[in-house]
Amino acid sequence: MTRLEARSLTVELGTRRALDGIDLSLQPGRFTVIVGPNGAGKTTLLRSLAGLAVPTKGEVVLNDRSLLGMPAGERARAIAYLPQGGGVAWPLPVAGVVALGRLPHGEHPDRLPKTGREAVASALRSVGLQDLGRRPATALSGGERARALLARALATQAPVLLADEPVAALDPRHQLVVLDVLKARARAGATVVAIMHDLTLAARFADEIVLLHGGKVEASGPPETVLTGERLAATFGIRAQVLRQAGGFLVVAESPLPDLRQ
Ligand SMILES: Nc1ncnc2c1ncn2[C@@H]1O[C@H](COP(=O)(O)OP(=O)(O)OP(=O)(O)O)[C@@H](O)[C@H]1O
Repeated sequence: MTRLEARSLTVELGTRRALDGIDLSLQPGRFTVIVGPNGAGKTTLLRSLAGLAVPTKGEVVLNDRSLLGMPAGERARAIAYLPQGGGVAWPLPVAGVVALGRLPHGEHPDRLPKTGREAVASALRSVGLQDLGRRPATALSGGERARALLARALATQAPVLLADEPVAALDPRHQLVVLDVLKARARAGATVVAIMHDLTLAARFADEIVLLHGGKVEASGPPETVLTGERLAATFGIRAQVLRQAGGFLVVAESPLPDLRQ
């Protein structure tokens, strides 16, 4: 069981304070979704949790060990990270791209042992790409490429999975398929964190929502306590209706509120 924590985490990028004293505890078995307006610090937070952004103050701690002090190989086995809108530069077959997720285990993509081959096949199946394994990854649609890159992260079978906008490029069916996969990973004991902009989908799938605004945690907890009309107005600058219904609730963004900075 792997617990990931941000403790008083502050990150400065150039002259900008992207994260400002974040305290967060991400639990195994839970699917946490980070939401917030553009520029709120979501990607910076996820990159910090992956050990890719260096804190100015505070730290990220994995099972009570500081992430930055951990050997890179160990960290790569513990944390799988899907970057936002990632691309594929080389015409590797899709299965070869997914096999790169086995590198942290010392498994070469061309010589995968049985466990590695099974992990790759299972990851491809779980995102619905089992029939495209031989296709060059440069010859995929945007949504297929996004699913291939998610499959690479899944194939690592790390106890922590961090995904930056994993469903942004996907059609509605594949959004549900992928969110089911992420939730199932959490239910199997992983610590799963994703960034999303679709608040209705976030509310439906997340165990916990973390609402970021201006580099700070504005609110966190179960979707129904975090996503209130008042908070959506204060953070996203929208008038929104939050409609409760069986199986979750629907967030309908009705109109932008006047931008007070203009
Ligand atoms: N390399 C950088 N140098 C300076 N400032 C940066 C850099 N990268 C990001 N920022 C700034 O840091 C803040 C947080 O950026 P971040 O990418 O974490 O936001 P985000 O919440 O993920 O946004 P989005 O929803 O648009 O993806 C923003 O104000 C952004 O302009």
